[in-house]
Amino acid sequence: MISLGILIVDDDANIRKTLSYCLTAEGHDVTAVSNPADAVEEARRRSFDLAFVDLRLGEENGMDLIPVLASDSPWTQIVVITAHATIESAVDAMRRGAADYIVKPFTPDQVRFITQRIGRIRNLETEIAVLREGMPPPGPEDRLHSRNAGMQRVIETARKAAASEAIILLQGESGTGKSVFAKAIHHWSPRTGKPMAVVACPAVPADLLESELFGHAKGAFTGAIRHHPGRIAACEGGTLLLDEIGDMALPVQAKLLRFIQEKTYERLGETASRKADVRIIAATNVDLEKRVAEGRFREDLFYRINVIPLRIPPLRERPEDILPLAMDFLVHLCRENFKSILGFTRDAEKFLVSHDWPGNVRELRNAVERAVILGTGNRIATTDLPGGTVPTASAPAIGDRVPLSVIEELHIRRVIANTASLQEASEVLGIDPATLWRRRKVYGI
Ligand SMILES: Nc1ncnc2c1ncn2[C@@H]1O[C@H](COP(=O)(O)OP(=O)(O)OP(=O)(O)O)[C@@H](O)[C@H]1O
Repeated sequence: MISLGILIVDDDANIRKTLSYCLTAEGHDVTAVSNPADAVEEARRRSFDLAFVDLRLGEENGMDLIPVLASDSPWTQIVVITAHATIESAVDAMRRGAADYIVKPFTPDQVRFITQRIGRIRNLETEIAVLREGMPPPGPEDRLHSRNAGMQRVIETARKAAASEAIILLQGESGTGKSVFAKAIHHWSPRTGKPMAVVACPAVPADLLESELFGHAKGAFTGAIRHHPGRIAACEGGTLLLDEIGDMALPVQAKLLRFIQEKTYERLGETASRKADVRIIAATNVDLEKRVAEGRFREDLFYRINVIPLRIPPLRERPEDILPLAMDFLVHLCRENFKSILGFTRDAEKFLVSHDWPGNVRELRNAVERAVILGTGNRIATTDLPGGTVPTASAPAIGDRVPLSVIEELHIRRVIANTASLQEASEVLGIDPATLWRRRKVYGI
């Protein structure tokens, strides 16, 4: 059972005391208040998984608090406490966003039952959030291992650092596995089971990054038609990966620095400070010190995030990993594509090991995937691999029996090759630069 952050809102001191006692004994982190104003204040300060709200709060009505809490932190599950077990009040509470209700007087068992049920819902929500983050389903990367001594040291340091709260700075060329490391660190850390979010700075248009991270109030800017809690609040208790942090705009860097130093921030369009308990992992494939020298990255922020730097070696520096990785991918991708391919020919193996892999593990994975989809023999041959003397005639054409992704990748590659800049390529393709960035990442371009 995971520990939940629970808010109790009840004007009866006895109920606050017994509920707090019962929930704390179960290992939950409990805050109890007696009125709606304090409840809103506490909910602003940190985010809760669950709130028990009494419907009768002296002169005030707990019912009015439900939409306020629900719009402020949409993931907070609200359970109403009522002494008047009328169906109407329960239905009304549910309509306003409550997840359940409990009737006074209640027993510790009833409280435990409801809390466990909510805990299971939060667990499922966390899993869905992780899937939505584009975290790949279990695959070869879940067994992070290496035959290379340098890489083994990096894995070992990452394991040790995972247990601490320290910020980790993952450095390495594109496709070396920085996101894979971040995910592993989250799982090795005590925060596993709590949400993990990934914000890729270049994937969010520059003017929206601040609100994406810190959230905004309704009406904070044109188009802000409802409250947005922000990714920091959404991964309360968990881990946030800031991918390509070197691309973060300077004003957002200033806000991030303050959040790292004080654990507080404000949503756009609000003055009230909020608190969040989130571990930051930063990743970059550019030289941040160079960006500092160029005035594009704050020096103070650089020192703040450079606590435990981990440099992930490119694939060409660990050639002993190429064939085991290729074989892992082959097994996994054959299963996914209902193919049965035994392995690689001798020549294909030689080709794989001698290739430079500028796109690193991502490029290797994509090469194997393509060969699995397009290959016809029972072993992958050099000619099945991109760059491995592929006869032009075998390049897929529109209308061929190939997945859409193969055509999309080829088209994006060719447009990039035929244009002077990525900006021009995105104009030709009719997609914004942030989308092009994401597609390039998927295809290892
Ligand atoms: N050690 C590994 N084992 C298996 N798969 C891996 C490993 N490292 C990377 N991969 C795979 O390679 C691809 C790229 O990995 P990842 O996205 O983590 O790289 P990255 O360094 O974060 O790239 P970028 O700098 O472009 O964000 C993914 O498909 C991932 O699953």
